[in-house]
Amino acid sequence: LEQQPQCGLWMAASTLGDATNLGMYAGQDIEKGVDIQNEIAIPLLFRNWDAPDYHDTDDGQLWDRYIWEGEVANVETYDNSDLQQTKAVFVPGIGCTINSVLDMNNVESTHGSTYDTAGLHRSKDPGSGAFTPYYGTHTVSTRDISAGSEIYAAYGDQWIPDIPGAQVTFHKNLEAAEEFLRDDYYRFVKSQKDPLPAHVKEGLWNFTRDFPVHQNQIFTVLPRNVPWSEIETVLEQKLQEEADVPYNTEYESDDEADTGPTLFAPDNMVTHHFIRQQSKRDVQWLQEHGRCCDHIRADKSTIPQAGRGAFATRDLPKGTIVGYSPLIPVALEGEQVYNIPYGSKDPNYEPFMDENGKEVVEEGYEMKDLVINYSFGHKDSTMMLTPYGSMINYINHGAGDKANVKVVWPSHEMVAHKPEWLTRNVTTIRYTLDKIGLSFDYVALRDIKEGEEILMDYGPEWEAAWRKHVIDWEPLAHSEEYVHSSEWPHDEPLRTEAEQETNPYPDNLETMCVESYMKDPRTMAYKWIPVLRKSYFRVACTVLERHEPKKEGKQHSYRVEMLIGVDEATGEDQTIIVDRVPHKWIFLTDKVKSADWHMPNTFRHTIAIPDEIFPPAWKNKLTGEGMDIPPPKKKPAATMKPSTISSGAPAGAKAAGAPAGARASAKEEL
Ligand SMILES: C[S@@+](CC[C@H](N)C(=O)[O-])C[C@H]1O[C@@H](n2cnc3c(N)ncnc32)[C@H](O)[C@@H]1O
Repeated sequence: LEQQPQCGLWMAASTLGDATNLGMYAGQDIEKGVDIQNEIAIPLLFRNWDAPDYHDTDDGQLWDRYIWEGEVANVETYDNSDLQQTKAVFVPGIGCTINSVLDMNNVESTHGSTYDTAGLHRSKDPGSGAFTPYYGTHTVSTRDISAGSEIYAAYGDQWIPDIPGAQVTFHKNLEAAEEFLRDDYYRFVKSQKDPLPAHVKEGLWNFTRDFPVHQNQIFTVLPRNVPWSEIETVLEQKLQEEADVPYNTEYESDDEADTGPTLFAPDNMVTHHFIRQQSKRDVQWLQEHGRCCDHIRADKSTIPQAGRGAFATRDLPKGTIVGYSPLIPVALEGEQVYNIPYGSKDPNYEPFMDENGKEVVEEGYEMKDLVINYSFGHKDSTMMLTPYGSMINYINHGAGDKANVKVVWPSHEMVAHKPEWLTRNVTTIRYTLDKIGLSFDYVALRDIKEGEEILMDYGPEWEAAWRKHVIDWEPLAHSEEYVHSSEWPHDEPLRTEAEQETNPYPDNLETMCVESYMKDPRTMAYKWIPVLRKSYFRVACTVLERHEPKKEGKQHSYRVEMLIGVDEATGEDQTIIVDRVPHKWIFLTDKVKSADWHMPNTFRHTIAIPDEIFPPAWKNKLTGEGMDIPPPKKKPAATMKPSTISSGAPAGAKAAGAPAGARASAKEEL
């Protein structure tokens, strides 16, 4: 399997800490301001944080480390009033791999996206809603990055969960490590009456640094593979420089005490010095140990209805590892976890009252989450694996000879691939919550020319399901009227309620106004006040009257009725009238759950893990292992092939499917 020497972006073991974590590297010099990657953002509805009993399963816990919450990538919010209520968003590109070292970051992500359906419309296209429309989440270099350097982002301390052993380098960890070096270790060494012999200092340092405190990330950012003597030299040099220019060690405000900075000047930190020094790999080392991440780029697919696709950035000889992806598992309960209840089945659902005060209950239905279309599965197993990596999520389906790549398990152990997982059963994998242990290589099946679309065979079930979908598909009623809010001309004067009687907006749009008003004590009327805060609430509102701009070239303002709440006693809407609301604070917004990917008639299907590489130990649908349902009835012995039974174990042993016992033993094994 060949790698290409000119690769500009690599994924390989991180230089931070104990190399149990992946990182991204520049393969060539990258100048400041270069757009390194352009990713999709996939909304994940199953993470409904506000409804704890949405699913009574925590299968798929590893997801928590790879998704964003809050206002990310312009994905529609769950509740239009609060922009922070965006559902979880999965941006499956290199951002999942890049480590965070605050103050030392060399890239940043735009966190935005462009709504782009690749030319498809729900009134005519069966592919509508089957791929994500949120495209164009960019990662851009913020400094010159030299070839071989590890790429770092600055996630911000508040974003990142504590991951055991992970090298997510919080500012507070760097500070704590710095303090430990200077105030504890160095002071201790220096305070000995008889100076410690060099070998004792070294031995003591090695022991201290490697002390097995895996939960403690402070120790993982201490300098590695350098003798104490070198650390001591750098430290004394820094102390000397600081003595020359006294540095303020007082926190300047309470705020800073919370967020951390300023205890040490970043450029003067010993921890920074060594991280910077050690954040480089030989390009040759990357070629041997890494996976190239820029063999493919995204563009509009050559396949009708498919959306975007992956294209070769250079000639890729047969056998090249065209792409690589770690895989996020949901081993047992994928079918429940990825099932989204809509309408009256949604636990957040509240029925409307009609004019007569009667409850109007919407019909309830369930749909599979969009991320299913980006995930791998197998007909004989509950195992679902969602890949992340550079551009591999763009690879479309081509049956048989049309496919020019296939997925294989990496041939040897890697940071995110433990071949041993292929022999574990699904119950064991479900309780392996520490780290990702499975990955795919995407290998070229023949020579691929620069510019060719990369395709893999999604399997016969996918192909059959897609054909059936296209034949059966019918557009939803009134779908020709649908206009996504991003396509609406926002500068156009807003229509008043009266005008909408004859000239209504498309059904999927509603007007929302920023809630920024006060009551005038003299007139008791509500009046608009300028929005000064960065974050704000929006409420549903109706435009009653339009005022012409005071000066030419300025925008209109409006008299609106805002829905500010519901009277608990009477259940009636509470509305107020606010005048002179500027145009820019009124939005035509997509109604919640109105985007294409919510439509009940969209296509959903996982990509098949090819039979020839599918581990027999995972075929739990044949045995019932880990499932609360009885296994299918056995076929007559004569037609049953032993190889279809999980891992060659006696069928009866696993067919019991007693989850409690099985889970306990799986945990013990860990
Ligand atoms: C892993 S995604 C591939 C990337 C996707 N095209 C995008 O724009 O984000 C899989 C989805 O792409 C679409 N797709 C892939 N191959 C296709 C094909 N041969 N024909 C039609 N749609 C296809 C389907 O919507 C499928 O569920």
